[in-house]
Amino acid sequence: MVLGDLIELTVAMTAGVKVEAVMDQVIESALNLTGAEEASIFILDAFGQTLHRACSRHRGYIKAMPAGKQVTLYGADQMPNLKEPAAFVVSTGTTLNLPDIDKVIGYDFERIREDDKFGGLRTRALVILPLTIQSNRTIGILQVVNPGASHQTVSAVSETCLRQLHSLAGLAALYMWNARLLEDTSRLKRQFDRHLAELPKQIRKPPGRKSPAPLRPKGLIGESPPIEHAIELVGKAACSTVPILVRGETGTGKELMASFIHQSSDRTGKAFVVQNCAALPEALLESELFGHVRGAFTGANTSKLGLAHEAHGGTLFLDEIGDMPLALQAKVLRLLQEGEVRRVGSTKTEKVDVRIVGATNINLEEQIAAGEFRQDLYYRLNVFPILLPPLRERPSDIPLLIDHFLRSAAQKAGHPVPVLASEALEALLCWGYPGNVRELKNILDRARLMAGPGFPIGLAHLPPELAGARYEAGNRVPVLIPDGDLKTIVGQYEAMVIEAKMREVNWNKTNAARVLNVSRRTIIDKLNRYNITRPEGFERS
Ligand SMILES: Nc1ncnc2c1ncn2[C@@H]1O[C@H](COP(=O)(O)OP(=O)(O)OP(=O)(O)O)[C@@H](O)[C@H]1O
Repeated sequence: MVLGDLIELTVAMTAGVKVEAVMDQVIESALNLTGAEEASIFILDAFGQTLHRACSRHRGYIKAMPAGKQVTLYGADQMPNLKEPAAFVVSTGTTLNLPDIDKVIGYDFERIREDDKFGGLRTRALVILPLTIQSNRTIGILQVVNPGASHQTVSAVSETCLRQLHSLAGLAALYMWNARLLEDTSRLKRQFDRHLAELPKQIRKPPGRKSPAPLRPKGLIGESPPIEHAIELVGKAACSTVPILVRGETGTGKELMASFIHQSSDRTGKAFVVQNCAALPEALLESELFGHVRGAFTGANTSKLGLAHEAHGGTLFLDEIGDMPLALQAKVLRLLQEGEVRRVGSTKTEKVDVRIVGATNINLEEQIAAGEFRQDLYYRLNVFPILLPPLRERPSDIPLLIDHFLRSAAQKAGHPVPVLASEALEALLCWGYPGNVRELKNILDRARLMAGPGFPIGLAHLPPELAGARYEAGNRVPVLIPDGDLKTIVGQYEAMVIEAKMREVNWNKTNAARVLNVSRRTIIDKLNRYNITRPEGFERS
């Protein structure tokens, strides 16, 4: 690693606590080091089941991957999927350094080829390193595609370069883990502060001290760099009349962001009108948006104003604008350019003053290529795009969102705010969230119900795909065989089995003894010997 990179990396890792900044810098350094075409970091979920891509750079640009792109480590037969190269690296803890994947037999490169289609490159050489902490624990992988491409000499990386990549991966794992621990600590502090605030008045902080100002308007939670950036962009554009296009996967908060744009603008006292463009058939959508005159169609007994009229002076939010029928797109373009609408069945145009905010979760550029979205409308709308990245690419927001959702739901229901066990938090932090913030909210709503009002939320209250593999099928054979003598290895395995069973039986020692067919005394001895303790949030039994 060149010194400059090392310094940059250390600065990012120590100054910027945010895990996104660390991942970004690691990828930058990996690209500089190898001259590769693409580098990515994949994070392993808490139970070692799937890897999801958390950060990717393609020829120096940030690469957005489609939702749900993840690598499953186990096949349908529950055996490690050793043919998938990333799964192989995680399962064995070894590094792959393949000079030409077309000539390699024994691996299945289907996922890599799929990614190629999306990224417009062809993978030849591939290097995958495990991101390992505490000597044995793999938390993800660093994947480098086509090293040497920037010097037109794609090949495997040299021994020296591989050693440097190893150092980089080691540092990356350590700092990513530290960033996560720091976030966990901040969450615990917030949890503690909240409990403190709920104590009787006389032992609260002395009067006269100012309470901190709310960080975000109207429930928009997030302090990760991409969210800060989006909020900064809103600040710049809110008070102008330029249309804004909010882009992001489903559930990333586009509607919330649109409402924030409206609140931050000088139109905030006027209407914020929302229409989902995918929700209605063309004719109905046209009359909804632009209104109609009496007799325009069967059943139009009176004339009616459209949402564009209703939003006069305010903001019209066109959700899922990428799904709007082509013919209507021309009318939206006229509204954007001339501020004019024409009701269905009328020959007269009317002037309205609306600020348009559009949102889409589909690739408009592809829609244009397919002839399904007007290029002129795209150019007009895309003057000021705001991108909301998927939640898996801004993991530092997860603890804040968890706190927010748990607190607001508890307040609404008049229950105490539930405590979240560290293990449950870890599982939540490592999940890939194809449904983004909406999915996180739903998971927490379900967990609250499962745990009962105000009761601690543990791993058992999360959906099976996050925690259940461990619950449903018991623990797996350790995927990584640690170094050491047989007694030590078997001891480690025994500790893992005991811990897994204790979780399954909700830390009830008598039940664990029954399931494992040993005495309760044996369970107690082993718990002590292996120093296994009940995580925070579980009732003692
Ligand atoms: N940053 C955030 N802070 C708090 N809540 C959020 C945030 N982002 C999203 N949510 C919540 O997640 C849910 C989905 O958000 P929203 O409807 O704004 O997403 P969207 O991107 O418009 O989704 P879709 O594309 O499916 O319409 C809502 O309940 C919203 O309140």
